[in-house]
This record gives sequence, C-alpha cells and structure tokens, in this order.
Amino acid sequence: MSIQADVRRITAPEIRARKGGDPIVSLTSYHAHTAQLLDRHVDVILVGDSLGMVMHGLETTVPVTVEMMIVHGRAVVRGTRRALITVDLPFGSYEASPVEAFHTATRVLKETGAGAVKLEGGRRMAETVRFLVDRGIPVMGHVGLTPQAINTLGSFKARGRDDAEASEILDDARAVAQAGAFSIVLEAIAEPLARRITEEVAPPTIGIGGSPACDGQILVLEDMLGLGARVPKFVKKYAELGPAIEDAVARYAEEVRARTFPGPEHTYAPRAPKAS
Ligand SMILES: Nc1nc(=O)c2c([nH]1)NC[C@@H]1CN(c3ccc(C(=O)N[C@@H](CCC(=O)O)C(=O)O)cc3)CN21
Ligand SMILES: CC(C)C(=O)C(=O)O
Ligand SMILES: [Mg+2]
Repeated sequence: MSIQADVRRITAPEIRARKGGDPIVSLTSYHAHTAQLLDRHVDVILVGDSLGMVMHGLETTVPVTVEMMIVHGRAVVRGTRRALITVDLPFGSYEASPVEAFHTATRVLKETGAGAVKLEGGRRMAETVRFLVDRGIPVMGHVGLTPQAINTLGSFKARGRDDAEASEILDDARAVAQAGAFSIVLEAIAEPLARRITEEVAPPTIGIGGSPACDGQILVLEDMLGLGARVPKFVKKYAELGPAIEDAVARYAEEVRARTFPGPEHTYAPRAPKAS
C-alpha cells in the first residue's frame, strides 16, 4: 500500500486530453490560503503575472520579475495537492531566445514545484514553445490580448474584432498549437474567432473574455470575488468580498476604539498556582 495520500496532481497531458470534453475549470491564485480553497474545485490554477497588478499595485504586468513569480508560485504549490499549477513567465524573461526561455522555465519549475509554464505570444513564440516542449516543459500558450505587450498595443481592449486582426490571431493560435502547447488561453477576443480557433486547433482553448465557445474558462480570482476596484467586461462577480471585508474592518475599528474588543473570552487569565 502506498504511504502517499490518495490524491494525485492533474497533469498537462490530462488537460490536453480534455479537448472537446468536460470544460476545463481554471482560476488564478497567488498564495497558499486561496490556492487551498480552490484545489478541490478547479483543474488548473494559474499563478498569473496579473499578481503584479492585483497583489503589488502595479499599473501593468510589465515590471513583474521571475523572483516574484517564484515566491508566489511556491506558495500556491504548497497550498495544493490536486490542481495542475501553471506559472506565467514574466515579461523580459523568455522572449529573446528559446535558450533564455528554457533557462527561465526550468528555474521556475525547479524552484516552485509547478507542473507547467505559460507564455504570451503566437507565431513569434512558436519556435520557443517547441523548444521547451521537446525538452520536457509543458507550455500553455496565450494569444489574443497579450497584456505584456501593453506598450506596443496601447490599451487593454478586446482583439480580433475585424477580419484582418482575427486572421492574425487565428494564425497565432495555429502556430502555438502546432508547436505543442498543451492548452491555449484566448484572452479578450470576439466570439466567432474563439469558436473558429477552438474548432481548428488540437489543444483545448481556455477563455478569459473568450466566449463560451472555448474548451474551458479562467478568471482572475480577486476579480470574480469582487475584490478588484475595476474589472474588465468579461468578469462575472460571484461574490462582493470588497464591501464584506471593509464592513468587518470598520466594526473591528469601532470596537477597539470603544474598548469592547477584546472581550473576556479573548483574554488570558493568570495560571492557577501549582499545588505542592
Ligand atoms: N485583475 C486583473 N484581471 C485581469 O483579467 C487581468 C489583470 N488583472 N492583469 C493582467 C491582464 C490585464 N487584463 C485586462 C485589464 C484590463 C482590461 C480592461 O479594462 N478592459 C476594458 C476595456 C479597456 C479599453 O477599452 O481600453 C473592458 O471593458 O473590458 C481588460 C483586460 C486581463 N488581465
Ligand atoms: C488572466 C490570465 C490568463 C493571466 O495571464 C494572468 O492572470 O496573468
Ligand atoms: Mg498573465
């Protein structure tokens, strides 16, 4: 009998095999506690570079470093046993060459224990995706709106809404699929395009603002929990935790100021003297 707990991590090949089957459920997480809450309910947890904006107050994902991804990635792996953990490679850590990407990806997998990496870009990154996959690194692709390119794109608006741009994104998705990605994130693209890509490519597509046509869905956890101040159009809020947290903090502040917290039940009494 095995001394291992009877849970086993979902693998990248298992996600790959879900094409056209049960929808793939994914959310982001950046720390152990939320990751543990997600673990029984989602197939893939993405440690997204959105952590720079959500956790660190940055305006874009451009300044996010490999060290930040490793610190949060490690915490998420520790908090989970079942979900496939995928870590974003941050801007500037992989684009220059397949060799650079290999060094960054191996460092991320070794230092976090994650099972896969994600990188942004279509045709221009296809050679790199192939290079990594051939060397044992499962890669999730990401096309459509690629936030790391914000400075050349100019804004976080939806992509592929005219024929010319749609055809570029279709070619991007084909290239990443052909290169061996085990799944592809389609971010903020029009529905007919998402449907066409999903029908054409072999790996499952995972949408974020990518329509119901995708093989799975992902959202940023804090956005769907109602913690984010402003959220993109594609977000559905499943809770309003922002106001709930503010209410709790306000009541705590009031009780501290009124000296009604801590109560006797939160206060230590001296130990009874030892009988001798
Ligand atoms: N919290 C959070 N959620 C995300 O989904 C997310 C991040 N951060 N950071 C990384 C990228 C950036 N993303 C974003 C960010 C903003 C919009 C947004 O505000 N879109 C507007 C239109 C903006 C415009 O037209 O200029 C929208 O209404 O959807 C979309 C995607 C998606 N990712
Ligand atoms: C939004 C998802 C797909 C992502 O790349 C991130 O969270 O960084
Ligand atoms: Mg990202």
